Amino acid sequence: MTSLLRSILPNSSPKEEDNYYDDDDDDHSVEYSFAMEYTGPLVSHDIPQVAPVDVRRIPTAAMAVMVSNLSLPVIQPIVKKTDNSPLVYSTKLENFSHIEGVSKSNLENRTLSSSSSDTLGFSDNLNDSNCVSGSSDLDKDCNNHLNPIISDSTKSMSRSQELYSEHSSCESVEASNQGNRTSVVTFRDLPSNNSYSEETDLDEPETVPHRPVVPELKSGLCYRCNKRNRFSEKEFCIVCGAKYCSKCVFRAMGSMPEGRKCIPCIGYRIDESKRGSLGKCSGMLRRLLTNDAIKQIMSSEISCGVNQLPPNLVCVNNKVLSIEELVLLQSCSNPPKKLRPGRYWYDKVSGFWGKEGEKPMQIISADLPVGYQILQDASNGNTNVLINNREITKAEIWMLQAAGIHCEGNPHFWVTADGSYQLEGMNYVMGKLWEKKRVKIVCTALSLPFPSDTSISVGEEVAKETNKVNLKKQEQRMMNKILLVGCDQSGTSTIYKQAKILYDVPFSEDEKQSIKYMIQKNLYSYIAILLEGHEHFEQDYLVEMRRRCADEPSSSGDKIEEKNMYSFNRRLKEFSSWLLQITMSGDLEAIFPAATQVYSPLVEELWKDKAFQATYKRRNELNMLPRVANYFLDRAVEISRMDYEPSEMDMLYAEGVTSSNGVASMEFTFPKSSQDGYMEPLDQNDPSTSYQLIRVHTSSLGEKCKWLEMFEDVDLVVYCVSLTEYDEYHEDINGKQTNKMLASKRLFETIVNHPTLSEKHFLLILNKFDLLEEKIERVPLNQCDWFQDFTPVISHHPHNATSNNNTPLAQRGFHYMAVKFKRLFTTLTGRKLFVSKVTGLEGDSVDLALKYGKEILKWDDERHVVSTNEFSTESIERTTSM
Ligand SMILES: Nc1nc2c(ncn2[C@@H]2O[C@H](COP(=O)(O)OP(=O)(O)OP(=O)(O)O)[C@@H](O)[C@H]2O)c(=O)[nH]1
Ligand SMILES: [Ca+2]
Repeated sequence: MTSLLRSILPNSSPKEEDNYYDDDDDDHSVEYSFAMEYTGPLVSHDIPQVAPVDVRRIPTAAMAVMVSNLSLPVIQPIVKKTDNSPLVYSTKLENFSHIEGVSKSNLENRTLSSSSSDTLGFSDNLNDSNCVSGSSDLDKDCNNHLNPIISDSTKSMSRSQELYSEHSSCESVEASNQGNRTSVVTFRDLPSNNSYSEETDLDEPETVPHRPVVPELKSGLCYRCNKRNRFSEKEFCIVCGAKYCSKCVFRAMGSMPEGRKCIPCIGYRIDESKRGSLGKCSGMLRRLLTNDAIKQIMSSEISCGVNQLPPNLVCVNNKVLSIEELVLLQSCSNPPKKLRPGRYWYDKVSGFWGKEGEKPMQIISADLPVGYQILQDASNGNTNVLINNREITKAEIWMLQAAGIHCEGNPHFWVTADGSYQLEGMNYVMGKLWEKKRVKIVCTALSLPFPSDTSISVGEEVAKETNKVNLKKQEQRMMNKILLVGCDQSGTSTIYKQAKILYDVPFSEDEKQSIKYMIQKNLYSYIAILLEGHEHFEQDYLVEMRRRCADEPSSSGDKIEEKNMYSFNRRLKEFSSWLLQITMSGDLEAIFPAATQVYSPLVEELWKDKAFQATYKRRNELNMLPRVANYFLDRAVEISRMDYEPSEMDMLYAEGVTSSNGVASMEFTFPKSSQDGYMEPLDQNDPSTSYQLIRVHTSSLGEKCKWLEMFEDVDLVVYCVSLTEYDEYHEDINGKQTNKMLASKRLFETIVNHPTLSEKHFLLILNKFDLLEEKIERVPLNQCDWFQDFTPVISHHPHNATSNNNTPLAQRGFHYMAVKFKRLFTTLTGRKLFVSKVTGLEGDSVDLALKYGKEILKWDDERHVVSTNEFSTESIERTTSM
């Protein structure tokens, strides 16, 4: 401690120096002067600095090997002359004797007075494995000398003294022992790994002094050597923000007992804007140190007292927190993640937790006596529906709806921590919110919290959870949200399902079940079309036979009937007419899939029947049969069975996907392919980049897509348009015929103009290209008013060949429509629209489009990195995976 002080003071008076080194000095009043804080003007020149040395942190052999590999200078530990600890010391020496080139005598010669900041910094850096582990002999030894808790006498001291004492280590302890002084200043235990388990960690951190932030240097400069290397990674100090290159980082930061702080910043409060990066060091540091070392440093960084959030910066339900409240909040089994200075609301009954004026962001432990009562407008909801006296947000209404809860009549609900809900004033639990799968889907899609399934117990579990939480944090930071929207029939659900298949995201049991029913129901409708065709074929055949009969008078009419290759037996005849009848009456929906079991044997019989097979062979003549029918009819017998399990392909081809409120959500990552490798160096360090694809039905977005505001945190909007819509019409509510392409254009304008999405990137997917290829040859594009000026040269001047003419018409049609949308987008936003040509039923095509989306997001990231500061906190975080 004192050495640090001395090093800060550029001109320590000789008197002080004398006092310090005079071991036999009993004058305590002089001793205090060392703890005085330097309050003079900021020093502009480099000051030699000494890192405090902690006896407990004296290096072990294992770590020394690492350092010697790096060929760093090594310093020997400080000799502790007290008789109380001979064992400790010899152990240390033994450890040290393993180090190449460091002799015992050499070690013994070094004393505290060696004030080379470099070597001290490095030596301290060796601490790792011993420094924070709370149970080593070294610790016990230290604690024998010291009261681990600040004694009463300490309380009369100035805050800064206290803090200094806290952050000094056994080194200073030793100094006082050597002098046989009565310990007036006593020391607390070093922080443990567990940030939440120890109350003392948070002991009055509001008193931790701020250290002035160093002036920003030109980008790329190392704050120590002043050398510029714009593109090499740097590590920054979480207090002052100074950045250091790999050569200087250890010299500047020493052993990092409180994490990444330059030595003069040790003991100072961290820069709150860097709180998010606590525990996440740069890739550079990870390259320089071993995993264990990094873990130790990062763990101290997260858990040491001075780095804790000051309670007075946190306000819950309009109450500025006391230290006790903050401790309660952070030490509960499920504490708020990423707690930063700010104003929050807390619903003590359910555990919902959010930022003031915003929807809930987390479910934390309930019933904590933290903050005042919640206010009705805490989350700024405008739905007239209350949960535990708080007016909820629209997103939460969707969540309730997904759980099957009706919100008509502005009900007031009472929701408890386990998700049980009841109407206010009624003593009757109506159900549990979290039991429905759909609720989870909606919650993920709308960024609403959902309780984690692991129930957390106390004790060591908390530590595990803290780690998990940190991992989760990491995941959330890396999560890119993609919103997929489009008009009905544009193919959004096909693309959504395709992505599931492409990126190995299994369909849930719920989804499988309802897609299965849908496929089975559709199968009967396809069979009905075949049977209708069959009736015609049978009839035609009869006519034909009769005609032939007329030519050959010898054969009788009865024989003609028998010979009719399209004749069914009685049972099939009955089945056929029954199925046709219910299809005509539109009852198919009501009968299947319930009747599947009963009719499955008939389907089998049908398929074995020659007459039916004859019909089936001619199915191409049946215009009514949708394209996709072939795919399913080939396996009709299998599909009609009760135990049919749809394959992924089946689910893709099935028309539609289940969802609640039109919201479906999935998480995926792009698989690493060897080809990608060379193109994506960034990703190599960054395997955790994951994506969330959210599909939402525009019909559930309300008037003018009002509820898009719920998707404020998406990173990319993918708008889907079917290329075949240009000659299609649908009836609007007033019975007016509207061209579907124009309807798509209008919806596109509404979404692009929506204030929530004003800054978002847009990727336009022009889908169903396979169908366009067929259609455009038959139906000209200018069927749509918007495409009047599409005049492909080829059709008008077939003999005047240009290079253009070799391009297929569909390709040019696509290009033309893409340009139309691009211009529209630029007119609306002044920005660039990205466009992708897709055939939704082809995996590769969807894969390409989504990878394009990924590129857009990556470009955006990189642009930010380059334009702001070359290694901003975020950019460093991005490369971190701790
Ligand atoms: N030929 C072809 N058909 C496609 C393509 N994309 C989608 N389809 C079909 O078009 C129909 C409508 O697609 P959906 O994915 O259901 O479109 P959607 O209306 O956005 O989604 P839902 O609202 O859930 O119905 C389905 O029958 C799909 O199989 C494509 O690229 N080519
Ligand atoms: Ca549809």
